[in-house]
Amino acid sequence: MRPALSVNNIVKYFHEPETIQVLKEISFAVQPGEFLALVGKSGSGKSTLLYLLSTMDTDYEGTIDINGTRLTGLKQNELARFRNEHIGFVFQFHYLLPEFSVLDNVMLPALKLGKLSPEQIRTKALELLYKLDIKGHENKKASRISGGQQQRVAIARALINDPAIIMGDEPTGNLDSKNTKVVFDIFRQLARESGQTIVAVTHDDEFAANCDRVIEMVDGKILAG
Ligand SMILES: Nc1ncnc2c1ncn2[C@@H]1O[C@H](COP(=O)(O)OP(=O)(O)OP(=O)(O)O)[C@@H](O)[C@H]1O
Repeated sequence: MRPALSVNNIVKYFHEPETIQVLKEISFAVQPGEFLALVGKSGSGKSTLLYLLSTMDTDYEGTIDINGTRLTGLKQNELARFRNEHIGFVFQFHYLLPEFSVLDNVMLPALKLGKLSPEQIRTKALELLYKLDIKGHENKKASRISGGQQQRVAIARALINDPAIIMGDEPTGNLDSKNTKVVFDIFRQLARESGQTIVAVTHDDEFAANCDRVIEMVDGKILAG
């Protein structure tokens, strides 16, 4: 089976305030439908790696492929389009547009992609919101719902373009244990039932222990996984 994500010999330096090698020959592959946790102490390089995987930072050595597309070397506009079409992002802070409605927040990435009509996008966004148990809140401003609901709206937004891969940077870092379980279960179901691949940086041991696989980073290297 073609990997959902393939990372080969990734090396990354930061040069300010001094030169440090943050990622040291990182290689691994993630299969479609796999739910992977990326763990490690603060400063071990998890966020830096996720930033590269999500195509936001292109200053590295090595190669990154998602679903058979070599992302390394693509131009910024090609990367932006690839991101919007194939990668869903869920962060610790939801980054919803607070003055926009819940529904508009979810619809925006699909309107930008322009593959479906606004009416089709609206229907799809509502279906996702209902599935994520946000029924009845779709016309409220995003700032006027609870933190757990906001995170579920952010997940709906991440899913609107049916991404093959979902990347989370501490997606439950700002949630209580009840909402953490809700979000974990959503990811679990997406991986199992829709074959979507999940890569999540987490500091939550229980979250990681329940994933399919854990990759541990130590000082810019992969220790296990
Ligand atoms: N923009 C930057 N410029 C210079 N150094 C950076 C930059 N971003 C991160 N670093 C350094 O790279 C190393 C790895 O940082 P990174 O944020 O990837 O770690 P992390 O494992 O995600 O940590 P945390 O769990 O605290 O989020 C650290 O030593 C950090 O200080």
